[in-house]
Amino acid sequence: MMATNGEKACGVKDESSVSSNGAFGSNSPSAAVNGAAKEASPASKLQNGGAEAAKRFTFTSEPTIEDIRRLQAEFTDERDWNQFHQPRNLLLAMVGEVGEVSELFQWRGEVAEGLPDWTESEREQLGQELSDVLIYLVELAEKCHVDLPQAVLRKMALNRLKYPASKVHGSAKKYTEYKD
Ligand SMILES: Nc1ccn([C@H]2C[C@H](O)[C@@H](COP(=O)(O)OP(=O)(O)OP(=O)(O)O)O2)c(=O)n1
Repeated sequence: MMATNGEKACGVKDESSVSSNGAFGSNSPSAAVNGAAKEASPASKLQNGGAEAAKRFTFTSEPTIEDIRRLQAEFTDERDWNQFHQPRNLLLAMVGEVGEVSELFQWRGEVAEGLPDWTESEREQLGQELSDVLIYLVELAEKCHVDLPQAVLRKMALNRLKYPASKVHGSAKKYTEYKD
């Protein structure tokens, strides 16, 4: 199944939410807000980016990041490749794969959300290259002993503090550009 084909793999469904303290849960009140199953209040529209969130593309829930870490660890162990998978090598491999993602976009000009003008083969290729990036990212985090799921929650909480929605809504300015 195509990784980028949201219609088959991933229907529209409620999005899980992460609160500002980093808590995560799909059954919290804000999950329903983000999933936009009901009409959103003005405040929640501010949170979820507006009405477009109602038909936002979503992922399937598995594999988790830990699943990906474990599967890649098995792949690496089975090949006796840990001897090559030191942090620096994994970083370079990941950056190489980011370059391969970039190649798919280069010279196309602006690309619309959902890649409407891309062929199925190009979408499949993109799914593969993005997966390569993710696989190396997850293994890099593992080999650096960074608990990536928790680190990403903490970072998103920091982002929320740095960019309060009420202050930056509709603006792409860097936080350093705000005066107060
Ligand atoms: N030493 C290696 C080599 C490969 N892989 C895994 C992780 C990546 O998901 C994928 C990368 O494989 P390639 O280096 O063959 O790169 P591509 O799949 O991108 O092939 P190509 O460079 O031909 O596009 O395989 C790995 O874990 N460790």
